[in-house]
Amino acid sequence: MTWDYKYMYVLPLASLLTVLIAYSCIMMVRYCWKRAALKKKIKTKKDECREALERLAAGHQETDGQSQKSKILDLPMEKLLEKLISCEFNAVDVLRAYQQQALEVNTELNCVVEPIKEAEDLANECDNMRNRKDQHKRPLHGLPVSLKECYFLKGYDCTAGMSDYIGKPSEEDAVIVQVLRKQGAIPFVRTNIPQTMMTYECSNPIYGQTLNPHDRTRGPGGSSGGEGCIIGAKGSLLGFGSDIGGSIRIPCHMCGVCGLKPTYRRLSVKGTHELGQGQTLINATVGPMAQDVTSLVIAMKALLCDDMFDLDPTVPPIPFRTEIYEKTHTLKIGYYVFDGYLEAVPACKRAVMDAKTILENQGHKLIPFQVPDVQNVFTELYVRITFGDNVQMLLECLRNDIIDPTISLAVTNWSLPKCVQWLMSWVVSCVYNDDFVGKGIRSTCKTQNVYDWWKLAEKLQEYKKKFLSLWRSLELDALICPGFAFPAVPNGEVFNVLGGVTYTTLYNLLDYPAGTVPVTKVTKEDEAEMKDYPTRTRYERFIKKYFSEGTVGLPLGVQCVGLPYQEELVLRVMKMVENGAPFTVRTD
Ligand SMILES: CCCCCCCCCCCCCCCCCC(=O)NCCO
Repeated sequence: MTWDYKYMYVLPLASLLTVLIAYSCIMMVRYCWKRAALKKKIKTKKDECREALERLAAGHQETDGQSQKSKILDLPMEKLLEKLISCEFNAVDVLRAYQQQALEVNTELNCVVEPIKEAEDLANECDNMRNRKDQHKRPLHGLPVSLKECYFLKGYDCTAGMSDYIGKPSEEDAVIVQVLRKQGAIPFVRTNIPQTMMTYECSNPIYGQTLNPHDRTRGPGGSSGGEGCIIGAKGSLLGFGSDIGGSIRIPCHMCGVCGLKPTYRRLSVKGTHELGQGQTLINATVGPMAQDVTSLVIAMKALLCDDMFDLDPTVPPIPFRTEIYEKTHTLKIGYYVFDGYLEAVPACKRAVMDAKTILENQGHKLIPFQVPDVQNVFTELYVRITFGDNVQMLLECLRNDIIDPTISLAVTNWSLPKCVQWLMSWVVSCVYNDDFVGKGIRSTCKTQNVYDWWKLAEKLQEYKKKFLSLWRSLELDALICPGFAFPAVPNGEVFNVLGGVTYTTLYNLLDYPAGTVPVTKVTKEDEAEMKDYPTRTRYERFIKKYFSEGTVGLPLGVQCVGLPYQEELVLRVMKMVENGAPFTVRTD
């Protein structure tokens, strides 16, 4: 009798357990199988790109022996273009010189994801045009340009570092690419990005990690990190990045190159990979990156043409206004070295003060400027808007992906139930002794309805109004400020110092054009001053740790900012800063 009872309970329990175990095993096998398939997909993509690079390198060994290589590589872009247009140089020779140089720097720095195979044909076409002298009409005739991987290129995958996009080649070139080609440029390599492009550590599971050309233990910044790196290492003269939080300006600052984030739509954004294009309050822009300001001006002049306005009628038909760029009247320029949230390191503050002196020496009037309410604006507006879908879209794209270690903490956090995230955010606020990340997490997990979203849009408008009336009350023409809060960050450590982005995100939120120009490099004296850097919060402690030693010689830029659609004025200020601070790119 007793035995029967036991039997009655044990048997169903054992069956349930067996079913559970079998189910878990099936799930486990399914997971492992999916994971293996994913790894294979990534490996196949990686191998394809590596083989394309190897083929290019092999081709160069066969056709080596071009004597002009160093002559070509030593020329600044403006001079090289003169020689291309006057037929003193062949486009094919110039292309080969830059392909070789890009391959060479890529071996050490991993900035190129793949070569663009059509480049050779385009270069030949350029050279065949000679008799017709058509090249005079094409301001970028024969110039090799590099492109961040997020630009659509017909026949090429555009992944933004996410495996979900492997094997889905673009059907059409981005408008920028089409215009570049019409103007004679030759897109020749595609460059690396961080997974999702929403961080400034340039690493992803497909193409790996890009290193800083000035110090391989540090990163190039991001998300246009491959561009910053290849231009900083002199493997490209002109490249194109994108920026919704600093992705053009951060790598420029960290790699010692120049870059311009224009006002949204001054250049066409049609045909670039962006997560969450339905979010239209703060928009990603595209812009040029180069070794000097003159190259940025040449690029902007070439792009702001009828072809661009025809291909994308949402771009206001405003050609480059040379008269604004070339004006010589005295300017009133605001400056700040601290945005009110996170102290910039002494080297970055000095870079601004150096730029201030340079501009004053040219007769301009510099006055102090105080940014209103930056921390609140970042957490309550920037994060709440750019991650306003509760990070759903980003997580969807990453659902079946291998997550890069550089973003895994954030992705893990965002994958937790909202209530757990909310609780975590308070713990984080205490641990950080700083509400930045805590508030940031709360902003990303707050569900918003249409009413909330309209309120948010209203708050953004109010802040824009407040900022503009401050600008107007001071009668400013432009503003200069730190390129970033610190120089290049040790590899793998960006999340520990994420707070630096308030220096760049502000101008995406305001939609003001902002460019970064290299001014100086970290000195021993700057580093010694780090002893007084505060250590109140977790970010500050990490900043003190990463930038108190091993930073001497790292490049430092400043941002030059103007009112919307004043790109020409921003470039003028950048050029004046550059003139007073000739910065030579160091690649050793
Ligand atoms: C442990 C979880 C922490 C979550 C905190 C939430 C804070 C959000 C941080 C937002 C950081 C924004 C970085 C922006 C980097 C540049 C992005 C960019 O410009 N991309 C270009 C796209 O075209």
